[in-house]
Amino acid sequence: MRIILLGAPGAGKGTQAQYLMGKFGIPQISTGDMLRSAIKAGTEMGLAAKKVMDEGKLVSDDIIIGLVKERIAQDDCKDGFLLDGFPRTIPQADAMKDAGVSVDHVIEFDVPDDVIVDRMGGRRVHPASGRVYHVVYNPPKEEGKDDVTGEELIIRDDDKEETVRARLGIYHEQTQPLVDYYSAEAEAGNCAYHKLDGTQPVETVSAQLGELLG
Ligand SMILES: Nc1ncnc2c1ncn2[C@@H]1O[C@H](COP(=O)(O)OP(=O)(O)O)[C@@H](O)[C@H]1O
Repeated sequence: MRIILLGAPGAGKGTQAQYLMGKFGIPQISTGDMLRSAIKAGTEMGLAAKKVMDEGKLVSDDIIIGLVKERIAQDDCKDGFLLDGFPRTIPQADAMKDAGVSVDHVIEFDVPDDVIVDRMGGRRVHPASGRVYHVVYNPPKEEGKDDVTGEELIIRDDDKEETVRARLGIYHEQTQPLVDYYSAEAEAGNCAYHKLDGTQPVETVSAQLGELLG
């Protein structure tokens, strides 16, 4: 079960990744979370990545591809994985194909930009686990606290409206072409492609995913 979650920042990929991990027992590979933990650890790569991410831009394909290859070689990925936030560009998708990494399902989350801007203002995250909440649409049980550990939730530096708009621009320019890329892959019989209406409530989207991936 190898799944790619495709969609704009804020479309709900991380939220549904939580559901899919539980349902299928496969790990979520979030390149954003991997980069943020490198930033926190203060590694050289992390410092370089932070500068780029704070401007709302994409980290270089080479860095990301290296990270992902290393991660999917680990033992917990042998029955499958969920790629969340990767590939982000056509060269990244090509690199994955060249490395012989096939995928079973590509799931596109379709959400208009204005809905996304509204969502990002309310997003709260638990950095250690990657769990994600929304103050209105998906609130934690206790305000400001992670449901599982009770630790503090944070607001991501790149969730400011200005940065979100920059990220959406880059999504449309560099990542949305993957919609056609993977639709063509599906037509060639290399994977299944599913498009979901990501404006529906969290539970509705989860239910549709459960049905699709059965
Ligand atoms: N179906 C939904 N309806 C309303 N809000 C949602 C929905 N899915 C996710 N959210 C909220 O929108 C924000 C972005 O979701 P997230 O899963 O972090 O997106 P992504 O991983 O695609 O960037 C979060 O605050 C999340 O709680």
